[in-house]
Amino acid sequence: MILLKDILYKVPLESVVGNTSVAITNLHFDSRLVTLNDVFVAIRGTQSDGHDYIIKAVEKGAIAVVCEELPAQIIHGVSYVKVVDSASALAVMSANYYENPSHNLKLIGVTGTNGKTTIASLLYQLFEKAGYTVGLLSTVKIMVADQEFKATHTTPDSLTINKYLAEMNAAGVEYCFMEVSSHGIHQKRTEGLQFAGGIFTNLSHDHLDYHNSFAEYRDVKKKFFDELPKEAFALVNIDDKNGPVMVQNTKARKVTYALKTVADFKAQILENQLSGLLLKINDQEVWVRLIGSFNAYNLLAIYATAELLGLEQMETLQLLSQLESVSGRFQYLISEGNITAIVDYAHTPDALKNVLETINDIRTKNEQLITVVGAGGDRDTTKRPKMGHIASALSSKTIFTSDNPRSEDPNLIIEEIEAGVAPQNFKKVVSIADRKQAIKTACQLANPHDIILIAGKGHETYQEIKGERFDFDDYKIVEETLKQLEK
Ligand SMILES: CC(=O)N[C@H]1[C@@H](OP(=O)(O)OP(=O)(O)OC[C@H]2O[C@@H](n3ccc(=O)[nH]c3=O)[C@H](O)[C@@H]2O)O[C@H](CO)[C@@H](O)[C@@H]1O[C@H](C)C(=O)N[C@@H](C)C(=O)N[C@H](CCC(=O)O)C(=O)O
Ligand SMILES: Nc1ncnc2c1ncn2[C@@H]1O[C@H](COP(=O)(O)OP(=O)(O)OP(=O)(O)O)[C@@H](O)[C@H]1O
Ligand SMILES: N[C@H](CCC[C@H](N)C(=O)O)C(=O)O
Ligand SMILES: [Mg+2]
Repeated sequence: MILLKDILYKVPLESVVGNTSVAITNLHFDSRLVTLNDVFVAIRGTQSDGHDYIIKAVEKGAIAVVCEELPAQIIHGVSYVKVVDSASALAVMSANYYENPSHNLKLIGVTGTNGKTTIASLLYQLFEKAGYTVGLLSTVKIMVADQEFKATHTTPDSLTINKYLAEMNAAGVEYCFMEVSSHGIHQKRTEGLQFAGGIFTNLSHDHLDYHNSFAEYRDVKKKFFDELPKEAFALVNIDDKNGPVMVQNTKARKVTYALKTVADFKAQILENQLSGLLLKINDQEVWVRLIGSFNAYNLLAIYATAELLGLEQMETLQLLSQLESVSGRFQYLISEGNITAIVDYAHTPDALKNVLETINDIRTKNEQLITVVGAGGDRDTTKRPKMGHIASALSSKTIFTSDNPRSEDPNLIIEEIEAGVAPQNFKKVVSIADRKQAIKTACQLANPHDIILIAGKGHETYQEIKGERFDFDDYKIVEETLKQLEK
């Protein structure tokens, strides 16, 4: 039997109306899910205010309500707990409810603008190959040892995180690698978790629709490191100018990695080809199957993490060479007719620039690079012209298309992307709103040895239009189209 007061342990309380020694069943922050004897936590969101649903929750059987402001109408038999911050309270209560599962495994959080999914997924792969039982919370999927679950967020809400961590405890998971997004930190989804380590990848222009300024976005990321315990490690990329900022106030052990400057962990790119990278990591050479200079950073962070967690150096290097690319992250195929198609999740100006420069580093002058790209609706609009400029400047031909338009008109999104194209690149671009048609056109334009890049949706298997999700898989479509055209 779980009592309300048990799950309130360590939650700063402002006032209480009613009894906290009542037995509770489940914990919820969505009134629609409440059933008899549950606790409802009212959270102020971006669309609505959970406080407006307190009455609904009580009608559905809530025995207790946790909120920032007590409702005018107090119902007899229901306990009301006033807290300073409901989202923080939910995080601590979730950890208590599931008996602090993060204490029973080594939890590593990966944060930064790009590379979180790649690093977390590859660490999951590497530790599995090393023989451990491993967990993963990522944009692409959630893994509890070998069991796969669908991911809805990069960093799920605190209740969901703790639920999966508890399942990981039950499955004997020793290490869990999780992505920590800026939304996640800001909404306190990771509060109350005990991290054994944190990794910082890089910071660039993203999510300025949600965060008011770059400084605010940076400080949200920094907060994750501020809150790490002193037993943890804070592994940061110091080639990024914000790397040192992240660890300014951390209590954790600071460890650095870099390609360009002196650092605790250093790497050098010896060769960069479509078949892989030859790296020199701390004076040892290693071939990896991943492509692109940015992956050198990811692999170095992975190597450093493995060493910080006690894996043996030679074993780690050997396992690094076996890692396979993550779905939708520079995932590629070479067709019968020798056309290379690359599907990548790059959906920010910085990531797009990285991917295009990576391909341009590898391709020769005779090979065309044909890029298919769009931008999501209901998200940061300032990135659109930037992406338009980057794609058109760095490709031989560019086809602007629709991503997930959500509630917006795809043609208007495309117009904003086109606005960034410099006059000298006008003749290189065409816009085709139908994404399937855009991919098909790219395939028709491609000659043997050319490279097609399809950016922005990576692993996604749907296209979201006006609240509805339609089946859509960039990789499958390009694979089938090339097959058909080359028949
Ligand atoms: C903008 C944003 O982050 N929103 C998240 C937020 O929802 P919200 O603040 O809009 O919630 P709301 O709709 O205003 O509702 C407020 C409260 O009332 C409650 N409610 C609402 C209706 C009702 O009938 N009853 C009720 O109790 C809701 O459950 C909620 O607790 O809290 C919800 C519960 O945790 C999240 O699911 C939701 O994620 C939305 C779906 C989302 O799209 N988030 C994206 C932007 C996101 O989080 N992305 C990052 C990754 C970004 C990246 O790095 O690329 C991620 O970690 O996934
Ligand atoms: N270390 C890196 N530096 C710059 N760009 C990178 C790096 N790693 C990956 N990328 C690029 O950014 C894209 C997104 O990578 P990944 O999915 O690993 O990042 P993420 O941080 O999880 O992103 P999201 O917040 O969208 O989930 C990749 O498809 C790749 O093009
Ligand atoms: N986690 C990111 C993913 C963006 C992917 C892109 N395909 C889009 O839909 O905008 C977001 O929700 O902002
Ligand atoms: Mg991710």
